[in-house]
Amino acid sequence: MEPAHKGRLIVVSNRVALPQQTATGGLASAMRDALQERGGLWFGWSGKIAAQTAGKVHTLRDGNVEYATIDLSRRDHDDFYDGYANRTLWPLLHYRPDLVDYNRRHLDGYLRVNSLFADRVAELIAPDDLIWVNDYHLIPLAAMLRQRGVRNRIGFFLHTPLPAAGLLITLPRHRELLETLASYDLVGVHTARDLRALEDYFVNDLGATMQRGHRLRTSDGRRFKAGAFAIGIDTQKVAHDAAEAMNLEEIDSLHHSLEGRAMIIGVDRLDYSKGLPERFDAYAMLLERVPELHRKVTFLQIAPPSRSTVPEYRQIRRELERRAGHINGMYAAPDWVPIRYVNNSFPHSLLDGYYRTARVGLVTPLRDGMNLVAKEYVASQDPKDPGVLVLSRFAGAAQELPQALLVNPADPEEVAEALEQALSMPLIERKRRWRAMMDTLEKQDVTAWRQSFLGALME
Ligand SMILES: O=P(O)(O)OC[C@H]1O[C@H](O[C@H]2O[C@H](CO)[C@@H](O)[C@H](O)[C@H]2O)[C@H](O)[C@@H](O)[C@@H]1O
Ligand SMILES: O=c1ccn([C@@H]2O[C@H](COP(=O)(O)OP(=O)(O)O)[C@@H](O)[C@H]2O)c(=O)[nH]1
Repeated sequence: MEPAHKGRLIVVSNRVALPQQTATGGLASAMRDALQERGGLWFGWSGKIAAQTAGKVHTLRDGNVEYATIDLSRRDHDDFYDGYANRTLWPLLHYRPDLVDYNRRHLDGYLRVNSLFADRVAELIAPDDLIWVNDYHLIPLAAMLRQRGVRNRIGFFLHTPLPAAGLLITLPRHRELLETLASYDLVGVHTARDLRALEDYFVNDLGATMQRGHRLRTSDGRRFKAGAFAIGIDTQKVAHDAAEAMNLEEIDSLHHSLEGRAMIIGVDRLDYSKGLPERFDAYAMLLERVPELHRKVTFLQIAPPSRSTVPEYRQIRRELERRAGHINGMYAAPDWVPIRYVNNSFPHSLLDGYYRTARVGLVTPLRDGMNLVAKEYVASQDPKDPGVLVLSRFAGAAQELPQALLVNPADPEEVAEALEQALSMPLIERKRRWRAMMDTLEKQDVTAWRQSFLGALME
């Protein structure tokens, strides 16, 4: 339980979901829900490029949430966000050392932007405030705030997976970066596996000692606590919005366009970690193996572009266009398109209705910190006629949802078989699996996540 606290909650993250903005990213979606209920200040990047980084702090209030955002200069955006955060840390954290692009200029930019964040955040902090820093963009922030005299409690939450120590040590100068985590009072990750990786790295590579209750003490005497806190969704709201969405014109029109076919849905940022080429291959294999499904099934893949100035992201986009075109070329008929591949983003109010219309939710990342789409799909279902979730074992969500059809996303045959099983699953089994998953999602929702993280931070 989250104890009462007299100071404000200050959330810091690179990505901020400003009011009225579609948040195509789990951090922004979840933080918006977590903050709206409790209130607080959210500090981060405005999403805009300007002549100078942090030239001005833009402020805005919406209900009990205050927003303070800064712009980034082109150079800082390229070195910090595109460069070190998304071309060095992101592939490393998602087990893709082959894609890691390390260079000193990007690291310098990363440290420079963290230092500017620290300057601005330090000005905002009052003595009783609780500070909650989020994600790999801002690992050294607490160390920099401490240098500026901040003594408040500071927590850090990593939204991505944390790979095994054997991989972490391949990052040049990993020690200088990762030991700064010890300046936080609490470091949170999604799963028990991520937590073991963190502890193993600190103990075996940095010489820290483990004490009771996941407390770590570094060789220079700093102490911090680590913990696993699986992020959740606003389960009740999603369930309610999904039912309401069935009255929307857009959902009605989708429903009509299906002409009675079963729909499989995928919703992902266009990111190589999401396993989209492998997913398309698995769907093609299903069509090849089960001709009876031709014309009876449609796969809707929603994939809004993400980080599109990073070359690997441009490449995955081209690759998917090619594969979608190929599959439609092979199997389409004048009155049937096997894949509907859509590069737009949609607000939650509509997505929840799309999920509810789909017989199968197909969520097959190669690695994912959590994956909120998997949870949203389940929460959106009609309790009387729920769909089936096919879920990668390598998404954090698989730890909480063992009643999904769990698959290895790199094995197209296994995914194709799971799709076939999902499409023919009897109602009674669908209901049993859905109920068990929904019970978990109702208990472990976004409020429980916030309360358990902040409760541990205040302990
Ligand atoms: O901010 P972007 O560069 O546009 O990227 C969007 C977010 O992607 C990542 O989200 C992660 O957080 C989710 C919530 O905990 C989790 O479910 C998912 O598995 C993660 O991939 C990234 O970690 C965020 O920082 C980005 O904002
Ligand atoms: O068109 C879209 C596509 C995605 N999302 C949201 O973006 C989040 C994606 O979070 P997830 O944890 O699945 O993955 P991430 O993108 O953070 O890696 C989910 O809340 C989706 O509902 C959205 O609002 N509109």
